[in-house]
Amino acid sequence: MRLKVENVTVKIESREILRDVTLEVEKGEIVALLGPNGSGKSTLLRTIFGILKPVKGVVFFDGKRIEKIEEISKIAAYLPQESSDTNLTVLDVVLLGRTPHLSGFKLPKNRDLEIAKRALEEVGMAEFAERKFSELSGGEKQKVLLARVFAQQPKLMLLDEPTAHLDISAQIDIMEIVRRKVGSGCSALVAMHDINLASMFSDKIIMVKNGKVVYAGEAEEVLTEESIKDVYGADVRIKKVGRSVYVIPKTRGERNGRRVHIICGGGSGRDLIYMLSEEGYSVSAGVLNVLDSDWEAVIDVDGEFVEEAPFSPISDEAHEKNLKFIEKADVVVLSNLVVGKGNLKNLVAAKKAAELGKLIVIEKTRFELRNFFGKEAEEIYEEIVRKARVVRSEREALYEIRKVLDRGGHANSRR
Ligand SMILES: Nc1ncnc2c1ncn2[C@@H]1O[C@H](COP(=O)(O)OP(=O)(O)OP(=O)(O)O)[C@@H](O)[C@H]1O
Repeated sequence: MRLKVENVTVKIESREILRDVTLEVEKGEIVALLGPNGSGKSTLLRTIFGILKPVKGVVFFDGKRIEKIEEISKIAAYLPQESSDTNLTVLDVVLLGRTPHLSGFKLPKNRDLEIAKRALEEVGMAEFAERKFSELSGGEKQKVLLARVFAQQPKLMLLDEPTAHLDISAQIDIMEIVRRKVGSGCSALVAMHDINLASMFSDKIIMVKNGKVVYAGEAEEVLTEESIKDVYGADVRIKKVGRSVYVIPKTRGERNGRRVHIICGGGSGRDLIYMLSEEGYSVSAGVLNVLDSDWEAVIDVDGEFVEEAPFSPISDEAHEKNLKFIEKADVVVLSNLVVGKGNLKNLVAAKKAAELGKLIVIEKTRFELRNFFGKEAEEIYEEIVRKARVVRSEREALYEIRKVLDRGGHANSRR
């Protein structure tokens, strides 16, 4: 079914909750409704379902204006955000979905029972039919409530946060069930909080803010750093993988403001930069040559950095700046970098970090194989490893960093 909401304004107790809302859901589409708490998502779904009456504007179902809830519920089903517990069996809860199709006070017939059973099968809950609804887990209840929606045989589903409070695998289960149903010709407008789940499962995204539609379109065009900042006031990074868009919160200083500085270069710090950033640490790196892949990585995670011109040796100025970062950091990591004339100062900086008792060294390959400077570098390195914690991989380094920072200390245990 095609849904069209045209210039709808809704007031509750003389307050405008929805303002001039216009949107469309095409036949066979899942449209995600995103927006912060209190932005009007539930109000919009309730208005479409006829529970609330707009003071202005019209809702069209397949081009027809239908206003009575009894009529709407024959073609559209609404799953509210909160459902009360009941002593009914699972099958009886699902049978309630048949109510709009029963005339007067008539009891469900065999055909209704068949439809309810089929709906339970569709959500993979057939064997729960005789169980008490109140005894099910949150995820199981949600599937049963979806089965109730399916039993209504709707052409349009209005789902208010169907995945709320569920673990990630249950969330995906529910959204896959919804997608299968939509695949069989129904349409869905789904209020959601998880932007990534919305991007993964919807054909279109509508973002609401203060009762207004502010962005609408495909995930790729709608989900931008700017739109999310505008709607949620949150700083995020956007990653595009295939057709999907992933939103990653920017984590500068989030993990108790813990700072990790990485002395790296030539791609030797790249993996750790991403790993630490995903963990929520505030990452900085230096000294890096502009255009180096570590330089690109630290910019990508929105970290701070000390840079030097491309292919140029580290200047005194950059070195001093690097030392300042080292002082500010809670943990410093020396990556498995190659040392030459241009970046010997990075080794000197690492020595300073070791003396401060906050250095972790990643040694994947023996230093002599990476040392193109000679004896002096070797001596500095030997001094460094005497005072630092030495690990063999990024994963091990991450483990050490967690250990050190989560207990609030320094990385000064010896190897
Ligand atoms: N029955 C009501 N009486 C008074 N105010 C209401 C009522 N229902 C909703 N509101 C107000 O309307 C605004 C929008 O609420 P709504 O529940 O539609 O938002 P939402 O986007 O669904 O939020 P959430 O994500 O928290 O569920 C809120 O400010 C809310 O307080």
